[in-house]
Amino acid sequence: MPPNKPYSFVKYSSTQEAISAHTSLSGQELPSSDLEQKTILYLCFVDKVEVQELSPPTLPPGLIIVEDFISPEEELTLLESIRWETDNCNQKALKHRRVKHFGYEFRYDNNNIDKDKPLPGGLPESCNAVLDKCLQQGLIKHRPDQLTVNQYDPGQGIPPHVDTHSAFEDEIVSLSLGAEIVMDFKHPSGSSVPVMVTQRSLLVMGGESRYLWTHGITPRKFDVIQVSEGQKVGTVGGNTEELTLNKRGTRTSFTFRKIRHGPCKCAFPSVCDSQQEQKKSSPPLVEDMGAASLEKEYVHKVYEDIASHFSSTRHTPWPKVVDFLRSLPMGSLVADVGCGNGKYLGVNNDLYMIGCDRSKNLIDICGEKEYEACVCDALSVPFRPGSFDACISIAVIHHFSTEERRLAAIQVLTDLLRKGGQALIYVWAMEQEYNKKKSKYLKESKSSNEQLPLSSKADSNHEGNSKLPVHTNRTAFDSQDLLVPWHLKPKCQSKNSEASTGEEQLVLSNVYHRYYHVFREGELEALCRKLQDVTVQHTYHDQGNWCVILEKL
Ligand SMILES: O=C(O)CCC(=O)C(=O)O
Ligand SMILES: [Fe+2]
Repeated sequence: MPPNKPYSFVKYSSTQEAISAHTSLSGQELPSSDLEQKTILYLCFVDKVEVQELSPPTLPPGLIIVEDFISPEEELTLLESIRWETDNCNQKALKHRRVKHFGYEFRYDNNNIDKDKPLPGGLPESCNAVLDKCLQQGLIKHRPDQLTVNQYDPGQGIPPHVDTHSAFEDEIVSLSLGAEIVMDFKHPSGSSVPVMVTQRSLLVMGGESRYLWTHGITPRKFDVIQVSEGQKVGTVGGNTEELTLNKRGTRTSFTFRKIRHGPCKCAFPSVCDSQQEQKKSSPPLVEDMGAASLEKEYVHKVYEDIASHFSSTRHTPWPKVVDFLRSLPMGSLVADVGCGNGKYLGVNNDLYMIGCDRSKNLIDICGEKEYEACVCDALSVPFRPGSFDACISIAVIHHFSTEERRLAAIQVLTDLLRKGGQALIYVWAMEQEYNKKKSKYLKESKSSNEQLPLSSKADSNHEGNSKLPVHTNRTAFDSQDLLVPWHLKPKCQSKNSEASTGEEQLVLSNVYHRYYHVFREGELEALCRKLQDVTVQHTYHDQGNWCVILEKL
């Protein structure tokens, strides 16, 4: 019986025997009433079974299991101290188990606790001896002040999760009472370790096993376990022929935790809510609220208003971006952060591509083309970190108006990558003439939308009170931070744009200004080198853009 598979292999001594077993058994209902449901057996022939050699059992680092931590009498006392029926204070029936909280209530809506709202009564006195013993034996450093009692009937479980870093200190203790169960620990890389938690055992999750690995209990009525020298263990390795089914009973666990008061400083920032939060509100990003409002006015609003016209000018994918997307293996999962009208989302049908963009009107255009795309800010992308084979960011980062924000955007992009995954980034270059060749942008002075009537060229070279120079389209840049005009064809004005409603339209100009930070040679690469977890594989200049390919370490 292979681990985590719903089938097993049976070996017959001859082909003839196998055929007669198939004839008499396949399609028959199993007689065993133990399974509590009608179960039909299906057989099929295989010549050979590839037995996978399983590595010897290794627990996730930082996980400690102490068997028989308490006596059967102590177990009974603890079970009796939880009066499920007579006192339903701080008690909840969840979809797959029932829970009761002491010390502080754990809220499942935000996966956190209200630190300033302790529950009256604290932890039950019956727990004191257990906690004293944990401290005495050096299993934990802090005395827990929060207890969640979970009760699982057969068929119930708890989804895989990491206990919120910002809510609780290191070392989470779970005492198992009643029936044994298999708890699954999973590493973000996908490896999984099923751990048998026996009756009256104590599980201490610390370090990596607490912060990085998820733990959970699959809702089912039987666990596949291994019997080794008469002892039941989780299916953590060894000989597959010793695996068998173990019927579940009711299990009650006491999970003790210590509320955390400062921020979490664990060694796993990419999965730490505390450190993500800090990153979001760290001084440069708070101080530069000016930057955020500049981008709102001169990037987000503009794209929203020019979306339809902009999209009509953006139909030809850039060849080198296409080359990158075509070079990826079939089935790669790719994110296009700042996908605009989705012009790259369909260039390689062998990829799974997901786009996102700040502009809802542009995302609606992606939707019309039936691409997978959602609205979000490139500083806060709602995709699972570490899960993408590749990411692209084409003409996006140059719209962020401070170096911190440009770096943060690249960090968010590369956070999406799995180890070995690649990111391609394009930003507009200050150098529009490179290797003595003018970029298309300079050469095509009569094409596309960006030809300017001379009138708007001047504008005294300043727009509003932003003090940014207004660029003259199709000319060389003379400043790194500037506003680039966009001339909106009137019929393309977006329906929800303020400029198209009522009388206002008469007074508003159809010239929009987009903020850009154009990059100097080496600047993009230097920015990328500030990141710890990526290497720069390749840097190049392509048609007036600086480009890098990064690899996630
Ligand atoms: O039942 C258990 O042992 C684990 C409970 C748990 O993980 C939790 O409540 O966060
Ligand atoms: Fe947990």
